[in-house]
Amino acid sequence: MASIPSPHTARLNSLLSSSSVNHNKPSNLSFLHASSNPSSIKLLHSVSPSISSSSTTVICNVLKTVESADISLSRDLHGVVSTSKPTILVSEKLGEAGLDLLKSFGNVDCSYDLSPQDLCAKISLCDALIVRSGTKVTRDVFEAAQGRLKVVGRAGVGIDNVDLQAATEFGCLVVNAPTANTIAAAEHGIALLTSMARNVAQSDASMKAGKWLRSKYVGVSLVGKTLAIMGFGKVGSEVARRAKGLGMHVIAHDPYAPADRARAIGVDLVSFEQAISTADFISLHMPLTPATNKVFNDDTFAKMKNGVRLINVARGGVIDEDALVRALDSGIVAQAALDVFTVEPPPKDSKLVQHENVTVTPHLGASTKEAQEGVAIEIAEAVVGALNGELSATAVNAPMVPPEVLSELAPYVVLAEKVGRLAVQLVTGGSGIQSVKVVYKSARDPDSLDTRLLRAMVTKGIIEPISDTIINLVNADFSAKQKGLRISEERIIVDSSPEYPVESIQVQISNVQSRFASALSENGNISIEGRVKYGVPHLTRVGPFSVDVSLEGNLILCKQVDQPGMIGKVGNILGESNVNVSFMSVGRTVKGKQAIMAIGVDEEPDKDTQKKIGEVSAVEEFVFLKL
Ligand SMILES: NC(=O)C1=CN([C@@H]2O[C@H](COP(=O)(O)OP(=O)(O)OC[C@H]3O[C@@H](n4cnc5c(N)ncnc54)[C@H](O)[C@@H]3O)[C@@H](O)[C@H]2O)C=CC1
Ligand SMILES: O=C(O)C(=O)COP(=O)(O)O
Repeated sequence: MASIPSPHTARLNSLLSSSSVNHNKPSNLSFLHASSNPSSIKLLHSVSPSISSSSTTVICNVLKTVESADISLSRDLHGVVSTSKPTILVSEKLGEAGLDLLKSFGNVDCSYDLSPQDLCAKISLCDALIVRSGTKVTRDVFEAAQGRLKVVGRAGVGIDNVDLQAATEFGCLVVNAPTANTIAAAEHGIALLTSMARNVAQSDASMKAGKWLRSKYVGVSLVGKTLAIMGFGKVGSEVARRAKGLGMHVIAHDPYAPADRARAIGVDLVSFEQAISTADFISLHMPLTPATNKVFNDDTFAKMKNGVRLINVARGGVIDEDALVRALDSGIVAQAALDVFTVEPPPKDSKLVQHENVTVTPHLGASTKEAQEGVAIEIAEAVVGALNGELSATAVNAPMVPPEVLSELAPYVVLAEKVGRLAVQLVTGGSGIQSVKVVYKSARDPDSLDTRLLRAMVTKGIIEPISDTIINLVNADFSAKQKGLRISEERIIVDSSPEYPVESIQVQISNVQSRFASALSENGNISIEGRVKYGVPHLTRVGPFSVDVSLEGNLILCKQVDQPGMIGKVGNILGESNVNVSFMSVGRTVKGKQAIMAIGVDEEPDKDTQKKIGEVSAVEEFVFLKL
């Protein structure tokens, strides 16, 4: 087997084999730059040896013309080839470096402070939307997008302002920028902790009001005090490190945090009850989810030490704000320092904001120059990557696949989709499929092969021909469930080279009738198997018959009595109808008995031609399949 192609060559390959063109979909300039030079021509040959040099030159000339006309081609997340620049709506302020990157790729519309109605009105003209915490991306927005919106980029961490379920149902990828503002948020947490302990905000305000109140603003010391970090993730860990430097005793509660990370920082992981009942200071760093919504409420405040101090740079919604006002009034909570609120901005007369023991900032955790530049670049790269059809390492509602794994799996991803697409076309009527099994043969240890991506692509291949929705990695599982389709997986460990992730992918569809009976294996399931050879997906088995044809163009499968001259007979009929044959392969179980002939054709033969093939005396059945 030849070496596995790079993501560029794989994309090129899939672009060349794609037949769909959409004029309103995103572009891929970098792809064009990579593909219209001599080394790419070589690359093209190495991936698709069947492409002649003249075709390659033509392709590259077309690409150059397209490039000079500032039109571009790409295959997006939906697998659609595009010819125009994508439109990216940026609905909140984003760092310049990120905007520059976006502008070099697409048309960027910076429209800040849109009302929900205006956002819905604009969104159907946009391929991507970039938001911060101030834009609510609701189901209405996805509905209004009418299928055009492919990616929502959250320029920050928290994605509680995006309706993820709706995004998934509409096949829209959501990506975030999870790392660039970690330090900023942690530093803001520490700023709130220290300024609260020393009444910095209150005493500043009183001095500006002409007062000099030294005894009123006596603070509390931090050294030796216990700080409970609730949510020991990226921000929580950085707050812990800094608090250790201030001489605090740090404990943390996080049901999912690894103990070794805590140990390395010198932090004790404890239960929720233990954390809140022993801490002098409690700092919140968990995401807002249904499980954390109002987790700090009357009951939990009652369990805290009298005079506890609370810091929140996570999300306002994790606190029941009315209960916090009560806890502040009763003295259970001595002070609170809050950067985030259930409703932002909070009402002007909010009792919480106005409380004299509360210090507030207007959601400034991520607002440093450094963090905003970092976040902007992080999200711009993720959105551009997604519009280019790449899988994102920061996907929130799709499998996250590290780039090196993706590059290795690229040709198998194409294979998975094609095998699924072929198998479903063999089902009589197409619908009514309930149970599909995907069998991977691999020499790899099961733990070192992540098949989520392959399963999603098989699902895409199966569902798309029998549905009117575009299926992608985001909505594949959801759409399968909606159609009552159960997709199971089986791994067979084979004794071959573990250098390649997968030896073969087989799709079995059970309890259905086939319009090509020869595709049924002994157990009565439709069974189609493929392999990657020289970087190109090949069909290698149909039911019990071995074949060997590359999965490009369209395919005719013929079952015939194994006898000489069959290739010539069928080939002649196709030739007379001007149907170009790209390859042929015959597979049989026993010599002289039935055989299967697989014929690759560029065009779909018309009805008359198909009838003539059916009338060849030795042909028992045949089927035309679109790849
Ligand atoms: N104020 C601001 O401007 C900023 C706010 N944030 C907020 O901070 C949160 C944390 O950010 P990161 O640390 O980057 O995220 P992260 O994902 O690295 O950490 C979150 C941690 O919370 C833990 N967690 C989940 N459920 C929990 C529960 N019920 N109890 C305790 N822990 C739980 C998770 O296991 C994870 O370790 C974000 O979700 C976001 O809402 C983040 C950045 C800036
Ligand atoms: O990253 C986060 O979760 C934040 O809360 C930062 O929000 P922002 O982007 O500043 O609106």
